[in-house]
Amino acid sequence: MPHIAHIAVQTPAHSAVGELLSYASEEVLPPGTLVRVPLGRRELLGVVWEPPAAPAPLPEGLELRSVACVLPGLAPLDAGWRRLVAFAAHYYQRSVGEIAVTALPPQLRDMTAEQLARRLAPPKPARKSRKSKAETETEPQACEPVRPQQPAAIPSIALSAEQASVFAQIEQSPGPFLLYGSTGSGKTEVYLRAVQAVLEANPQAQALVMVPEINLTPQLEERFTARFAPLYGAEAVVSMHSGMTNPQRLKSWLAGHTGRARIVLGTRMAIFASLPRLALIVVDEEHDASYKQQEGARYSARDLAVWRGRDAGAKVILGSATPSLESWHASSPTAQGGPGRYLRLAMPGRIGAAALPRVRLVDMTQQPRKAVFSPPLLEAITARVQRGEQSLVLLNRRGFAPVLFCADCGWKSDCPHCSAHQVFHKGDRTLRCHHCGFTQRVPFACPSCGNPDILPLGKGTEQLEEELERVLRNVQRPDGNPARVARIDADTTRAKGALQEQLAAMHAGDIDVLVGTQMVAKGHDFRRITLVAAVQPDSALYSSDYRAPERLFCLLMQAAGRAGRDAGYVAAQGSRAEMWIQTHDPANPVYAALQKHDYEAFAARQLQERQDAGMPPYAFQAIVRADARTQEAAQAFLNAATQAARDAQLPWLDEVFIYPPIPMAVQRVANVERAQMLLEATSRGALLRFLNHWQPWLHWLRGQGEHRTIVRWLVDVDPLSI
Ligand SMILES: Nc1ncnc2c1ncn2[C@@H]1O[C@H](COP(=O)(O)OP(=O)(O)OP(=O)(O)O)[C@@H](O)[C@H]1O
Ligand SMILES: [Zn+2]
Repeated sequence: MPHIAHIAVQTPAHSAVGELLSYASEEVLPPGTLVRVPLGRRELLGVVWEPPAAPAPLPEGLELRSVACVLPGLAPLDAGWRRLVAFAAHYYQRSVGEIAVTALPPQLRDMTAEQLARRLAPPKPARKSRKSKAETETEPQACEPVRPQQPAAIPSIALSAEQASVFAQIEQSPGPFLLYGSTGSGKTEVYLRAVQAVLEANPQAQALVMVPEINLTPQLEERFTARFAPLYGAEAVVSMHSGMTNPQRLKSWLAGHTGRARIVLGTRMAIFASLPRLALIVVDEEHDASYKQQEGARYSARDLAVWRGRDAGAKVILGSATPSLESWHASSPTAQGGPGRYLRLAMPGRIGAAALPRVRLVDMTQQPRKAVFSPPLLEAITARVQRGEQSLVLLNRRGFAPVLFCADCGWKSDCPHCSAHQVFHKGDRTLRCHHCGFTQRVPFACPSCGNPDILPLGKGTEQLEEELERVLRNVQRPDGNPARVARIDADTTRAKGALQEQLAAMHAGDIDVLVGTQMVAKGHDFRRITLVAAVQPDSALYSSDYRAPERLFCLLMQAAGRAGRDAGYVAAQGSRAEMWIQTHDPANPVYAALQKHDYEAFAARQLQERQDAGMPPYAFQAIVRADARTQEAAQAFLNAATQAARDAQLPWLDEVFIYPPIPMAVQRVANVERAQMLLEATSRGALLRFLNHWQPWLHWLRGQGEHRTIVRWLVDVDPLSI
């Protein structure tokens, strides 16, 4: 008599087969076991799950298919990991199988049992063969006993008074903590100490340290490896991010799962790492939007970190110089004067008493028209090049110009597939749509009227780089060499290793002026930058998104934080750190707060506005989006979904306000029309319960009549942009 196993597998998205599937198995399979199971004609990776509370009775005469095999050599995923996956599925309105399987390394999905067994086998005594590098890399020494390492002295530095006080509080309290520390206050050193403390306290403990972007992982990896490899071995520190090859990802994942890795460093995906001995989670730059996944399961790795920490009994440290308003609110005393949910720890000073840069606003209405760089800013940059100091010029728009334009007939370089312009990239003479990727050669003349004189409109990073090269071409560095301008954005960093090379050049002082997007504005510990300039930040002030001011303020404050980090250097140069902002709206309160480096006043005012308007974090939101061939069809689906909820009198509907559907800001992408509908509630629980009741109706509706033509629909809980 075979046993029944309930397996979480990734079924085709939205196929309504959302939950667990039942299979026959010869043996009892403990939950967490990794298996391969047949589904249709395919064989898929699955995870054995707890039996559902009320298993559906098997239809008469139906025979269960059997589990194809158990993946050998792997301990089952533990209950904590399964709880995390189940919570994320429930909260973000996805299936357990989807979250579980996508959280596992891709290679595990495609490997047969034999292949995995081979990977896990102890390495054969080295006989140099023609094995590919990738193959060798994937051979984790699973069966090798862990050799105790000789403890070596930890190269560590004396903590500043602020660091020491914060560290003591982290030791004493359970948390979660919001480490609110200025740019350059030495938050990383606090993370290192906190990690060290948990690893020393328990020889098996593991720590998870997350950063928002891949480009920040190498720097962090270097610091953690330097600190901990001498103590626990080079294997003890592993990385996890999407820039790694599949074999590398499998290797890191196995190291975490088996407990060999004591420290996992990664981007948002690392929140789902299997870490049976998790004792500490650090979320650096916790305000960063990259922690929110923007496709598939739209989870927030930061929010899941807080949940996972509580569930696993692990400490959680969220760190930022500009915390998200959610975290700031959560760490504020309650209206009754009680402590907030998070314990706020402040480090207002910079290491070495370095000064925060002086913020200078340039009123662009008083500057020559069409000037990209105002004359005083150019002068300031020039003087720095001549003194051998570095400058950072920030513009959050890549390409040469956001649009090409014909002054004769009004033609614009619109993307034929999207409601967006195609961006002019001068380097390879292309027009590229940043939404769908559609790329064309730049036309020699206006495609509409034949006018040979088509003009770029607006500025992108490519143009800034060109402009700076032009105006600085006769400016010399102290060593007599000409000024060197470089650019870092998604276009210059496509090639593998390119970004690391460019960052290394910056750190080595080979670059005088760096033009970049938000990629370089945060996290980096540049030592010789004394000037940061935001040349065109205003557009964010007029966005319809209520989070736009918060995002702009954070970005500028983080960018300012790249300047003047080394007090000794600034003093020796006889220089001063400056942040320049070119604006047409110098009276805007966002800039006034920035001039005072007053995050707290800014946050207080924003929170007051949010409270008055009933916005998050004082209310809870979700978005339901529908994509279809026409805007009418997309909106019809959303209207029908609301109607279905009303007709069925779904529980909790009374506590949720459903706004009418509207087209998305970028309405059409790749010939698909997009519409969305906002849901709001004053209780997180009510919103969630309503969504859980509603979801089956959305699945059902999609199979009905005209709605079959919908391209897709999705739910975004706690959306970051609306
Ligand atoms: N106790 C200390 N003594 C001397 N130097 C320190 C100390 N702590 C940190 N530093 C140095 O100070 C610099 C800034 O530290 P770190 O990069 O951790 O700042 P941060 O708080 O993460 O800033 P940001 O938010 O801008 O990323 C680093 O070069 C670091 O090595
Ligand atoms: Zn397009």
